Amino acid sequence: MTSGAEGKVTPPEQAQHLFGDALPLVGRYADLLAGAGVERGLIGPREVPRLWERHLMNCAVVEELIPEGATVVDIGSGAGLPGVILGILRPDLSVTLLEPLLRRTVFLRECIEHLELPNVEVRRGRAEDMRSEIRADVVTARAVAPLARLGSWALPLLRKGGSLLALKGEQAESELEEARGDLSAQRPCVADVIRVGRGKVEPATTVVRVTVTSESGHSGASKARRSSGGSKKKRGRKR
Ligand SMILES: C[S@@+](CC[C@H](N)C(=O)[O-])C[C@H]1O[C@@H](n2cnc3c(N)ncnc32)[C@H](O)[C@@H]1O
Repeated sequence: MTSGAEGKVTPPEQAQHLFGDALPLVGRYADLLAGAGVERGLIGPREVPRLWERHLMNCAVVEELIPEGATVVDIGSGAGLPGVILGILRPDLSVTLLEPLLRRTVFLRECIEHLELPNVEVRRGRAEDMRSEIRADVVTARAVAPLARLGSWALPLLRKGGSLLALKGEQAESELEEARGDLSAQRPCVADVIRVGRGKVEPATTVVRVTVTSESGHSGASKARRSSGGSKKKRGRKR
C-alpha cells in the first residue's frame, strides 16, 4: 500500500488513554481506512470524521471480554473491524479475519503487512463453509447478520466454552430474546447482553455474548429429534 493511499485523521484525547502505547499503530490503521479504505469503497467517506469514536474505540473495548492467549475469528471482517484493532491491542491473541469478498481480503492483507501484525491472518471465505476447518475460543462479528443467522454461522466454529461476541446496537436485548430459541437449537449455549467500555467510550459498546456449553454441534433437542427418527416420514418408514 503506498503512503499516498493513507488519509490523515486526528485521534481524540480519550484515544490516548484507551490505546496507550498502541496509539501510533492504531493511528496508522486509521489513516489506511481514511485513505485507501475510502478510495476503494470499503468505508463511506462520511464515516471518516467519526472513525475514532464510532469505529476504532468502540471496537477496542471488546478486548476486555477476551481471555489471554485466545484464538479469535472475526467473521465478516470487512475493512478489519473489530479484528485488526483486537490484533493490535492484544499481541497475545491469534486473530483470523474471515471475509468472503476478494476486494476486502486484498485490503486486509495489505493492512496486516503495512502494520506488521504477526498475530493476525486473513482467510477468504464464508463463515458457514468453515465448520470443518475452524475451532476458535472466540468469534467476533460486527454489523454482519441478524443474531439468529449469525449464531448459525458462528456457534459451529467455537470450542466448548468458547463465546460469540456480537457487537450490536441498542436493540440487543430484544434481538437476543427473539433469537434465543434458534441459538439453543443450533448448539447448547448461554447468552447475555453486556455493555463494555463504560467511562472509556460514549456510548458504551453493546455486546451479545453467546457461550457454548457443549462439545456437540447439536442441542439435546436436536439429538432427541434425530434419535426418535426426526421427521414423521422417517418414523413411518421405521414402523
Ligand atoms: C457491513 S460489513 C461489516 C464489516 C465490519 N465487520 C465492520 O463492522 O465494519 C459485513 C461484512 O460481512 C461479510 N459477510 C457477509 N456474509 C458473510 C458470511 N456468510 N461469512 C463471512 N462474512 C460475511 C461481508 O462481505 C461484509 O464484509
